[in-house]
Amino acid sequence: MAPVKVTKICCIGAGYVGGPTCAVIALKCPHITVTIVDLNQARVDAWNSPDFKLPIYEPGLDDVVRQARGRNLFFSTDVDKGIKEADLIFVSVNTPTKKSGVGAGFAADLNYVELATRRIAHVSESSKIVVEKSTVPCRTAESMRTILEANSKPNCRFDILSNPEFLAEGTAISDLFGPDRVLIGSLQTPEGKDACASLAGVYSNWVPTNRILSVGLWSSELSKLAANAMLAQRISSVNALSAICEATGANIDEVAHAVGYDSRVGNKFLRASVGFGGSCFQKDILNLVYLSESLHLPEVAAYWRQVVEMNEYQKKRFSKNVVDTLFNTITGKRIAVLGFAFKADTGDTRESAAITLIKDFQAERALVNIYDPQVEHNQIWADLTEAIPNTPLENIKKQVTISASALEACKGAEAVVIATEWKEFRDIDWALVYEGMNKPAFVFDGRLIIDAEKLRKIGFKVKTIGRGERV
Ligand SMILES: NC(=O)C1=CN([C@@H]2O[C@H](COP(=O)(O)OP(=O)(O)OC[C@H]3O[C@@H](n4cnc5c(N)ncnc54)[C@H](O)[C@@H]3O)[C@@H](O)[C@H]2O)C=CC1
Ligand SMILES: O=C(O)[C@H]1O[C@H](OP(=O)(O)OP(=O)(O)OC[C@H]2O[C@@H](n3ccc(=O)[nH]c3=O)[C@H](O)[C@@H]2O)[C@H](O)[C@@H](O)[C@@H]1O
Repeated sequence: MAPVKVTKICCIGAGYVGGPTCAVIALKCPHITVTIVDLNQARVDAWNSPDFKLPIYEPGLDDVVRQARGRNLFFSTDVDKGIKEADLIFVSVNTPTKKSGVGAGFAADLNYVELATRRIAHVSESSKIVVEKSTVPCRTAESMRTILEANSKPNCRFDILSNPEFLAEGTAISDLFGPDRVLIGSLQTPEGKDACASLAGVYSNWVPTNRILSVGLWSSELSKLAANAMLAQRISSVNALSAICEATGANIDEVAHAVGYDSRVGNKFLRASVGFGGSCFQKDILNLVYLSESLHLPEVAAYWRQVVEMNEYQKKRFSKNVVDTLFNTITGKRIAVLGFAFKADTGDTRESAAITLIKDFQAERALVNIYDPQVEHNQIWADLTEAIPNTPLENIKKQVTISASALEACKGAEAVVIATEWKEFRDIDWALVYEGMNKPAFVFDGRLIIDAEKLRKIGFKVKTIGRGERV
């Protein structure tokens, strides 16, 4: 048997990964028809919207969709048709942390993966390559194979591949155009290797072949969890050091620069912050913790759990610092929170540090003005309602407002908290902000983006994460 030449791809899940990933495949492979399917009608409608108001904000994405949509890129809610017609199917559905049952709070909820897999088995009338794109625990591909083989029609065979995604939000398109690597895991059988070659054939339309890595299935699945755990571990390490800097007068930027200059360490991902957020770091580490515990490796589990605990500590430390600095009480005081997304250049708020900070400020009975250039207001209210339990939205709204600009958010405030590193926060007219604030006017920079000296000259009292200077 020779590798199948892929001509029709279906992607199940039109989210942050499925959408951009398969839009780029369509752009780079005009000879392949790519259909992205999702059960969420509103999401599919947004992908199909005539004015390209796409459901996710990602720099460069609308340009890709404009070029390929209607040519060889399609979005649909007809999941069955998409599956039936494809010779290769990406499963790119969500795998959130389980909220209840065995492993609640740690294990990945594989319900969506299983439902999608069962649907593939149920409707397929020909053989398919099924690609696990979602981030999943080690050996999930085996469960998928068992489900597919137990439910398939006699003339269908399924080859399962693992092809985890490494894109970061905000840079998804450039990450997909020039990935550090594309990882493909397969069974090391002749059929498994053929399936791997078929998928490698798709990527090789634009990715140099030396960046396409073929490994075993389980190594591929574990590598994805490992990559995220090690990236998050770097942030927790630098954040742990930021606490020492604040206590000693050292400067975390200087420390990170000096340490990162060592080529063995490298200078990326050493930026101290108010804490990492995003849909995956915490989820994937907790998944690794659960896996380690299931494998009776408690010391390994404790090691990785500490990365998440340090992140929680960093967020709490930051909000406590705000309360302590504002003379030990923020009750009735107005605090402007600049940024609500979990990082710049995305409208995604999942696990954003801003949510924890606002929850803490709300608990201290402060008044909070939020401004974010991308996040939809409805999303902010939904996140706060979920984060602040047993409090109806109308009560939250008595303490929290959303502003149309950074300047407006800061008006009448005692303190400004920078929670997301949006570039525009660097360029605000800080003198004007100062005029509109109550005095003394404080700025807490949780993202190391402002020029503290310049602001001090204006009159602000400034506290920066990882810097031990007095305000
Ligand atoms: N968000 C990110 O930057 C990255 C995410 N990942 C992983 O990729 C996976 C997907 O993540 P996101 O795209 O962020 O999730 P998402 O929640 O944005 O999108 C998942 C989509 O799948 C759809 N879906 C669920 N079950 C379905 C079914 N049976 N049939 C059709 N559609 C179905 C949902 O309606 C949703 O629109 C997760 O496993 C995540 O860990 C990996 C790398 C980066
Ligand atoms: O599996 C995933 O979902 C993805 O998770 C991360 O991507 P993402 O969460 O989109 O964004 P990152 O740039 O990694 O940032 C994550 C969080 O860490 C924070 N961060 C990042 C870098 C840094 O030096 N300091 C720091 O605090 C960011 O502000 C953000 O809150 C990984 O970078 C991707 O490789 C991976 O594919």
